[in-house]
Amino acid sequence: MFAAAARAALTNAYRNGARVRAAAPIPKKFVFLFFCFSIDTPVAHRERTSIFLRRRFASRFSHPDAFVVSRRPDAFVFSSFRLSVVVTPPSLAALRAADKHTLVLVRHGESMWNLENKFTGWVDVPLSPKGHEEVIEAGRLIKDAGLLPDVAFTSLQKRAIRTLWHVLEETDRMWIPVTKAWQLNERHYGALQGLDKQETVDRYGKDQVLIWRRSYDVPPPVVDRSSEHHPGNDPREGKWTEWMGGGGGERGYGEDARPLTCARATTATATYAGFDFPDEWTESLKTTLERVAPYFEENIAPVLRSGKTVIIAAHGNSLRALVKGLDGIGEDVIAELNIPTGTPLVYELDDDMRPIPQDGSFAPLNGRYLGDQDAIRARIEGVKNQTK
Ligand SMILES: O=C(O)[C@H](O)COP(=O)(O)O
Repeated sequence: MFAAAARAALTNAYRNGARVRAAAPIPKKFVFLFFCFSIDTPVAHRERTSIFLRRRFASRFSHPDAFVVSRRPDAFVFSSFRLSVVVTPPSLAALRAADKHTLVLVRHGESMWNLENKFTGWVDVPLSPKGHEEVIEAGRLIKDAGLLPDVAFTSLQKRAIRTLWHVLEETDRMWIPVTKAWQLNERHYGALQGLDKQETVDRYGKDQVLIWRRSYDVPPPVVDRSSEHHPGNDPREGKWTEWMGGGGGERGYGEDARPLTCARATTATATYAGFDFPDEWTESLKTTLERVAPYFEENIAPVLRSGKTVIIAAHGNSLRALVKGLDGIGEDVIAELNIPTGTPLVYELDDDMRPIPQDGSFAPLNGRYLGDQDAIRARIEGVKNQTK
């Protein structure tokens, strides 16, 4: 099996134009192993693989350091006591791209509260008529790009769920598995939820509102349990907990997808999605990332690594959190990043879930938006200007 994997890796590499130079003639099967080791193996596993190779082939190389690997910017170098091999693919990026995983992100279309310019957060508002149109178009763009999602994830919020439904309808993929998870919800906007964005600027000042909207770690004011906006006061979630016996399962969160900020509930009352939230609740982008990133890593990354094309229909800030992690965007830079409604954002990821840079992406993102690029820029400006 190992040899087969190595052979596949080498074939792949050759298909992408890799060249191999050896200081001494080497049996082909060792080349297979070199490739398997270097290219198909995520960085975290290389050391383990190296030990395995040393043990397995130590007798042939009769040297403890039979496989010393170093990586130059343009090549992989493998050495043993007898030989040295330099592998120089014309483009390492092309080689990485050979094993890429496709992730399609789409922020929900314009919602009724986007239209009315209100802070929304976890308030479950529907799409506006324009929002429906936007995401039908998003579905067409995804289809025209030849992207066929195999597995879908979305939040517990109808604007994202409806977005996903439209996209799956347009791509004729309504049958694929869909997981709904609160960890993909919009960032909870605390006591700002329901307030008019412009009136909030008039009352608190543009700078303060910008800090609440776009700073990395300053959360908006909290809500407590007396507020209708506290997650524990969302009645349908208590019912879910009763039906599911307090557990997760199909309805939307994996057994291991534990949030960092709240505990799984033991009773069916005053919970949201089966989780008991603290008495005071609000979220910054940082704390949003602290639930989005582990959810992605534990539940979505394995699906991508298995070769499936994944679509995530989510929200402005849960997606900002996700791309901050994927693209390694700094805290200051993320403050400038706005994600437009109803616009597919396509990532190609390597096995380590690092984005493979694509032509036409808008820095600091490595994913590329589908659609009319000028219209997308205008939409991004529109999000930014909600609090002028
Ligand atoms: O929750 C909201 O109000 C929006 O979906 C995102 O709002 P923002 O662009 O003001 O963060």
